[in-house]
Amino acid sequence: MTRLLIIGSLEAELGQAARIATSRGARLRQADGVTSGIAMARGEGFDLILCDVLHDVAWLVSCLEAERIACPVVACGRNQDASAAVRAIQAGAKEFLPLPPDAELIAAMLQAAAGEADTPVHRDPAMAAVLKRAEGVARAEASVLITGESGTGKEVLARHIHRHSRRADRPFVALNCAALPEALLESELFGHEKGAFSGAVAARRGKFEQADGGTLLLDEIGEMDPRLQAKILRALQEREIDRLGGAGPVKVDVRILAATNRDLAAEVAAGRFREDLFFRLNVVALRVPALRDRPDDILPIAEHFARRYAEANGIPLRRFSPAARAALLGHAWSGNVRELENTVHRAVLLAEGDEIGAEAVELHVPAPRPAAAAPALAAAQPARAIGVAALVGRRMEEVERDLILETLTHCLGNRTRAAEILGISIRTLRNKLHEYRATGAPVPMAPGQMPVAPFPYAQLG
Ligand SMILES: Nc1ncnc2c1ncn2[C@@H]1O[C@H](COP(=O)(O)OP(=O)(O)OP(=O)(O)O)[C@@H](O)[C@H]1O
Repeated sequence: MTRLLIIGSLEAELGQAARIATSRGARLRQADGVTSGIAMARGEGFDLILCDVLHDVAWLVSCLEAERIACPVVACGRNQDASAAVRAIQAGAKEFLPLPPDAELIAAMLQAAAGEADTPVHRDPAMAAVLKRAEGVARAEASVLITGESGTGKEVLARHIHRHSRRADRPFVALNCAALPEALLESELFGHEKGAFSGAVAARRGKFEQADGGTLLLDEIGEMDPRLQAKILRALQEREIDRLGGAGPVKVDVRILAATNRDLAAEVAAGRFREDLFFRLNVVALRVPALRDRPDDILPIAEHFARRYAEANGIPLRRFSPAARAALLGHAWSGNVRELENTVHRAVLLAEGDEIGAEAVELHVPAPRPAAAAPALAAAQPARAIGVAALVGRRMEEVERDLILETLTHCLGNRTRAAEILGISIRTLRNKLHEYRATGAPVPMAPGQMPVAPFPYAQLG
């Protein structure tokens, strides 16, 4: 069920949008202005905020960012109001919904905000087996540890488990544990009282409380600091949490799903992950295979995204040409489904003619690693020496910045994959990107943030 907040008066066309959304199963809350909307968002989790352009969308987006409330904002306004739409998108709204509202567009937005289509797209027996196992354990209350390479669909699988669980009509809340520094992650998870630390201007419920009765996905749990690991363990064992600055424990009823692309058993062996928490999370283990290990999924998933991005951009649906199919099937997909999604997205926009041809399918072939690429080490050394010689005279931090940004571009903006290649933690990578952005350097956007269509905008996810 999608939790929707509408900011604006429900008297006119926005009321129509609200009725369509509730008839499609959304749980709706309404606020008269940005200030009251933010106050609601602090206390409850929302999957989507729909804000009338009569209100200050830019301020809304910056308040959400400042308070680290992760929720997409869709601006809406009269169809002919193109300049307001452009302003809203520039202000950080994810899309513009023209009013009067189109029922199908609202349905697509709600579905995108809720996470994905009903069942993960699949045809390969390897993926069918994983889904069968997931559905088998969904109705139990046990924690599930989902592993798999970056971009394989771990979050998609977690949502699938939630939808098949007894908690399906309660919230599904996801938190990326690698995205925030430890102190912020703690307040994000457990919430805080007003004044608990400098900057805590208002009380805020954490993800555990937001997910009460439902499911909480702790994504990239392998990155979590040991002190917080202990707190998660306590929440799992005692079924209660402590808000920062709170007077006493708060009871919570949450099923935990955890996801990681690390080998957690190895992390335990290396002393970086608590063994007791590992056992607690690993009651059921599911591994999502890499896309190259389920080749029969490639074309059905590509067709799914071709349909989705054609619809989102108002482009007629086209099939892949035989040569394009061969190219898709022959690629290694080291970035897994996320890379396939980006490739198809681009192909849909680039293709000309009746079919999506091979020339529109731009595949990123990873640069060979020096050791593997060079049979004779001696032959590789002069090339490396030339490359390094060209850097002499440049400042270390500049070279580092260029390497990081190039790697990120190569990974189509995928932070997790870039951090893996660079051999740094995702937190370090995010901090660096923050610094670069502050100096005005162009930082490639993360997948899913890419603006693709000119107004009218209709793409989420
Ligand atoms: N079987 C599938 N059918 C349709 N879309 C999929 C499928 N698997 C993954 N996707 C899409 O691919 C993208 C990546 O999936 P997801 O975020 O679940 O991967 P992940 O393994 O959790 O990635 P990360 O390790 O980076 O957190 C998302 O846009 C998701 O909707």
